[in-house]
Amino acid sequence: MASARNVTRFWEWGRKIICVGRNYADHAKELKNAVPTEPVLFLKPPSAYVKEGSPILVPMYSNNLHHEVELGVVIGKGGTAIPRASAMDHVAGYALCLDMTARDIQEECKSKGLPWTLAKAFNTSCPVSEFVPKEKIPDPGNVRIWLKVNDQLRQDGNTSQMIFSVPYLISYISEIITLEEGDLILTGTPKGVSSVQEYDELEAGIEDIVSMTFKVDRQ
Ligand SMILES: CC(=O)CC(=O)C(=O)O
Ligand SMILES: [Mg+2]
Repeated sequence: MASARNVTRFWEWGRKIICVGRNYADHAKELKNAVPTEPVLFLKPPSAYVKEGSPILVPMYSNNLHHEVELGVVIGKGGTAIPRASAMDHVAGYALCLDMTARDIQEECKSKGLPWTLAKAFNTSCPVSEFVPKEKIPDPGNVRIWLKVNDQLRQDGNTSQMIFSVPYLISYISEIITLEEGDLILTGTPKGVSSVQEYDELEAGIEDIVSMTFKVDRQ
């Protein structure tokens, strides 16, 4: 039976958000992490979504919230063990995403060997743009993604720098986690991550295809 829901409002579906870490060598190096040979995966819950018009909240337990601008891939057709050759058939479109990260807490978790949940999965940790139809990005492996804080350019990368391509990621992830219509994959961030404070304004874009603006507030 056809779904009555509209995937262009995927953030309302309660589906999972699968994030890829260290997918840009320049970002892995700026945080003194090894460049991975296999994708690094973690999850955010659907309660992490926030849309323009609502603020990004600094968790009360963090003093170092970082922005990470990322290309998001919206799944249009689910599947398990999707072959790389047909992976793009499962894409409905894209979204510009921020993987907001409590860096101080992430460092603490890393040093104690604990999972990154507190650092990555808090409420408002996944600001997203409007849905971008697939046709608007013919090659997700070659688009500029950028982010400004208070009008100053902090991140300016291109998805051609990704270590693992979108088809590779869809295939790899779906071997482990079944992908469902409405799921979102965050594909990792380029270099330039930095701290944001209460009252800051973040503006980000995928080339001139889509842009979004968010204010930062304290919880
Ligand atoms: C070190 C990280 O937080 C990894 C990550 O999320 C990324 O985009 O890279
Ligand atoms: Mg990230």
